[in-house]
Amino acid sequence: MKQAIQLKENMYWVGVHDFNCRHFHGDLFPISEGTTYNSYLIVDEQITLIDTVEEEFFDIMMERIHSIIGDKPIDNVIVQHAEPDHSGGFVKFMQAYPNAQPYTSNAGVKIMLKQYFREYDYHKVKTGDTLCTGDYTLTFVEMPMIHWPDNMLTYVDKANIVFSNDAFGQHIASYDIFDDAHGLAKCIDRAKDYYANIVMPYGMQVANKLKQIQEMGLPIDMIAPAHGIIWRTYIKELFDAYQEFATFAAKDKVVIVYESVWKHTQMMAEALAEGLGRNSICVKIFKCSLTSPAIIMKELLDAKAILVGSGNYNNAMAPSIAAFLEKLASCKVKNKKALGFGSYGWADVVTKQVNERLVRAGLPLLQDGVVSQNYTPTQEDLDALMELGKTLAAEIKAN
Ligand SMILES: Cc1cc2nc3c(=O)[nH]c(=O)nc-3n(C[C@H](O)[C@H](O)[C@H](O)COP(=O)(O)O)c2cc1C
Repeated sequence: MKQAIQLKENMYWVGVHDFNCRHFHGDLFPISEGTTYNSYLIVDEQITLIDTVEEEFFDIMMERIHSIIGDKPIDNVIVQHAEPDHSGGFVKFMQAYPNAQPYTSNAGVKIMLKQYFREYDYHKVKTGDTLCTGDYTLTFVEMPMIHWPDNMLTYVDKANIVFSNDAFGQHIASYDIFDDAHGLAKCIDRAKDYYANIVMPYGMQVANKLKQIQEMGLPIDMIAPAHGIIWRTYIKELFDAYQEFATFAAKDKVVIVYESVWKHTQMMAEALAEGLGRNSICVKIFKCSLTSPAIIMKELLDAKAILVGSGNYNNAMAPSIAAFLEKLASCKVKNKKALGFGSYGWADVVTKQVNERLVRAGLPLLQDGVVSQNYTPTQEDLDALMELGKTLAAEIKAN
C-alpha cells in the first residue's frame, strides 16, 4: 500500500508521481524526469484534503490517505485549481466522501462545472476567507491568472505552510520531497523552467501577489506547491528568484533563434553570435526546428535581447519561425529588445516581416534598418555581421 509522507505534525503529502510524463501540457512543455501531482491532507478535528490529483492516479492518492486516517471520513476538500491535473479525481472523491464540504473560488466553481458537468454545493471563497478545522485556521488567497482565473493558495497558521498550487511549482519527481535533498541550483533552475513555460505571461500578477504575501508578514516554514518538491530550506532564494522572473530581470545575454535551409541564415546567426560572444555577451543559439520553444523561452527569461533569423521561402518566413513568433507574442515578454535577420534570393521581404512581428510582440528593435543577406554571405559579409555583433554587444551592455 502506498504511504503518505509527513511534512510536519498533522500535515501530509498524499500526492502521486508520474515518472513517465515527458510532455507536460500536451506538447507545450517537454520535461525530463516526470512530475508529481501533489495533494495534501491536514489532520485536525476536521480532516481536510487539498487538491485531488489527475483522475488516473486517484486510487494511489486514496491509498496514501488511508495510510493515515484509515476509514475515517474527510470533512473538507479544497479545489485550489480546476485544471484536470489537480481536480481530475474530484468527482470520484465526492462519490467516496459525499458529506465532504467542497471549497473553491468563484472562478473555480464555473470551471469545475464546465469540465465535469456536475453541480456541487461549493463554499465559494475569496482572498482573506478562512476555514477553522479545529487547531488550525486555513486562509485562502486568490491568485487569478497565475495561471488560470481560478488559482488560489491556502495558508495554514501554526503549521506555517503555504499550499501554493501552481505558484512555485517545478517538475522534480522524487520520493525525497524536500528541496534540500536536491540542492539549490537544481531547484531554482527547475522553478525557472516551470515559470518560463507556465507562468511567464502573468509576471505582473506574480509580482503583485509576491508583494501582497510579503506584506501580510505571515511566518512561512514551508511552501508546498502542486507539482514537484516542497520548499523549506530555499524559501528566501525562491522568493528572490520569482521576483527576478516576474520583472524579467536580465543579464548581458542574447538568445539567437534561426531557421535555415542552405545554411546562409545559419552563417549569419553564427557570425552575429561570435561578434556578441567575443564581446562578453552570453549567447545562446538555437536552430528553431530542432529546439522546443520551451527551452528557448527559459533562456529568454533572463536575456536582454533576442535575434530571430529566417531565410525567405516563397516570400514567407520559415513556418517554425512563424510559430515561434506566435509563442513569443503569447508570453507577453517585457524589458527585452529584438532584431530580425536572414538571407533571401530575389525578394528582400522576410526580415522586415520578422521585425514587424517582433515589434507587435512587444519587443522594440535594437536598431533601424534591415539585417539581410542576398544568398550566401561572403567573408566580408560575415566580418560585417561580427562587427554588428560587437556594436550590439556595446548597446546591450549599456542598457
Ligand atoms: C523552397 C524555397 C523557396 C524560396 N522562395 C524564395 C522566395 O520566394 N523569395 C526569395 O527571395 N528567395 C527564395 N528562396 C531562396 C532563399 O531565400 C535563399 O536561397 C536563401 O539564401 C536561403 O537562406 P537559408 O540558406 O538560410 O535557408 C527560396 C528557397 C527555397 C529553398
